Amino acid sequence: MESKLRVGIIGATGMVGQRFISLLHDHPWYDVVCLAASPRSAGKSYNEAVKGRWAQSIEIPEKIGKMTMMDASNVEEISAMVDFVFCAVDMDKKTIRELEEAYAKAEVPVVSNNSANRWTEDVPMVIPEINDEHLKIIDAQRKRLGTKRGFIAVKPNCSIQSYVPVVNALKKYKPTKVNVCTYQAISGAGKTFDSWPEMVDNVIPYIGGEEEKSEQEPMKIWGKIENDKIVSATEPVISAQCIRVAAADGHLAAVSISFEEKPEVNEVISILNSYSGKPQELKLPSAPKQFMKYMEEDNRPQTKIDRNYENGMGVTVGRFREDNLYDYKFVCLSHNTLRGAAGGAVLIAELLTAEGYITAK
Ligand SMILES: N[C@@H](CC=O)C(=O)O
Repeated sequence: MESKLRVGIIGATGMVGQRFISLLHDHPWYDVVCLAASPRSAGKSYNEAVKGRWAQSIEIPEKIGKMTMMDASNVEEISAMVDFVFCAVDMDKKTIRELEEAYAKAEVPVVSNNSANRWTEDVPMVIPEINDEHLKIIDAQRKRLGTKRGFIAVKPNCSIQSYVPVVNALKKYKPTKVNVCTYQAISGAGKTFDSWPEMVDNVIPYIGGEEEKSEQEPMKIWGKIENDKIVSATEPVISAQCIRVAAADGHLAAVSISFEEKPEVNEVISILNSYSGKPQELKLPSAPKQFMKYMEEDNRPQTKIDRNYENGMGVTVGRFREDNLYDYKFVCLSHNTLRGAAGGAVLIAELLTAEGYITAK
């Protein structure tokens, strides 16, 4: 890339915003030129705005710490500074939908971590290794919005990022039923053990809205573009239970699955280990080299040991075995704030850049 694209982070102070900063401050294609959040932070330096709340393993990069925060609703001024934005804000859904659409209409591509636009029919919800062909819907979205450059693309919920790749890799065997229980880390709720001490030594069997997302979002990812809309798939049927557990990062899932054509276990393992998609083909900067890794040990993957596989961008799978009710059961793991949030969004932006949807102004 000749010169770096100028990027803004809308919602830079939250847990996902902080992850964006740790991933983007030395990115080969992107230069962070704007940080925005609520009016409360506007006018402060980033250092001041996140004082006592920075929860990343690196120090706040020097240049970023000194940047002056802007008000996220200042769409006109921010749009003039950037080539595109990442958006991860904590607001009600209607406000987020309006905010993202305002940036898109100001000719700024928006790559969003929020759920507000996931069900907008012409907004692609993308896992780059699975449904890169959904980016084609952007032409129809631009027509609706009346834009030349601006559009919205979103990433799905973090809870689905471990099992959807596995089920997708096995699609030729026609999966019919998937029963999943997720064991989700506290960073998914934007928390640490300091800010959520009740979670130490605890398990909470409820995460609002999570089970619906875990059952429905995969169906849009496996959907087809018809008449300028993404029409959701109807199979496999997914039943999900989502549980909050005392882990800092990493969402593990225990899955049972049935197929129309039951595969052999050794075929499954070889398919998972060799699966690759567009990010690997295009050698995108944040792409894991090996997207999925099957672990042979009985006690793997483990959240703490395996969540950083491929810099937190890969999926680890293990214990694929016969089940009494379904054909098979297995466990799988992905990092919720890397692949499941900021990292997944950065990979989408890289794909959009490589495919010519995000360009320099
Ligand atoms: N809603 C999730 C976050 C994923 O995006 C969670 O609560 O873990």
